[in-house]
Amino acid sequence: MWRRVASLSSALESDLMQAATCGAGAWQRAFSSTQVEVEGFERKSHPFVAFVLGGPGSGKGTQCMKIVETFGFTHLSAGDLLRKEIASNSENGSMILDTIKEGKIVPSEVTVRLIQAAMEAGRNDRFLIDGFPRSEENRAAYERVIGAEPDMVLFFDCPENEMVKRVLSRNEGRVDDNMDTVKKRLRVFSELNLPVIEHYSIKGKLRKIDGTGSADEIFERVRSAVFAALREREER
Ligand SMILES: Nc1ncnc2c1ncn2[C@@H]1O[C@H](COP(=O)(O)OP(=O)(O)OP(=O)(O)O)[C@@H](O)[C@H]1O
Ligand SMILES: O=c1ccn([C@@H]2O[C@H](COP(=O)(O)O)[C@@H](O)[C@H]2O)c(=O)[nH]1
Ligand SMILES: [Mg+2]
Repeated sequence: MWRRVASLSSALESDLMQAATCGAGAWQRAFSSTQVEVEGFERKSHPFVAFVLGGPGSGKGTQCMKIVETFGFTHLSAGDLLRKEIASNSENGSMILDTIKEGKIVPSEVTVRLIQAAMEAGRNDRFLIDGFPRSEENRAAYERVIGAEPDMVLFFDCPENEMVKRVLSRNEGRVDDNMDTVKKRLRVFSELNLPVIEHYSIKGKLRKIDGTGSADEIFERVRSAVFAALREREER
């Protein structure tokens, strides 16, 4: 089993405090003093970041939970962060709600700010960023603000009919889990998210996973891909 880092040095604690107040790029510096050996992988000073992409209902959230259990990542779902903003009645709440109902993409500055804050608060050096970046503009904004590219990009490749079936039977009360919005989300995925996936494929960072079969079968594919990426990072 993977062991989570249970305590942080006081130096790191103070760096995290600084990260919380300094903004862009500060979270990277917060990890500069930690190197912890866990299950044969030395934890490097720079956080390991994996983007998790795929169409609506392709299984991103389901697989992220399994990755967390096995590899000790912190899971940040961009959609969940946005839904929390709506629930907390933030100033952007009604704009975010309208955007999600339409299956469109929330402005990058809003989403990147939420992701950055969650990473700074995350106290981990392995992050899964689920459902982001949604567009080339999102990607550029993240890389500009955070100052780094992801270490790997997992892409769940799943046929549209299977994704639609899963979304419509999810039953979690999401405002966008209806046929009308799902069609729009699928169109936005093809037009705006596939170019991001193509970008990371060209950069050699993409791990394309067959998203069909049972969740456990899919996880066997995911486990190998994540293990290989962590090992590659270790060797760098
Ligand atoms: N391999 C699978 N086979 C059948 N159902 C699955 C599988 N994986 C996930 N599901 C179910 O399909 C639904 C969608 O899965 P999940 O929420 O993980 O997808 P997602 O990619 O995060 O979707 P979204 O982009 O809409 O958030 C959930 O109800 C989940 O339990
Ligand atoms: O980076 C993001 C992530 C999500 N959205 C909006 O939220 C919904 C739901 O996202 P899920 O990943 O399916 O939970 C998505 O359709 C977008 O409207 C976003 O704008 N930017
Ligand atoms: Mg999800």
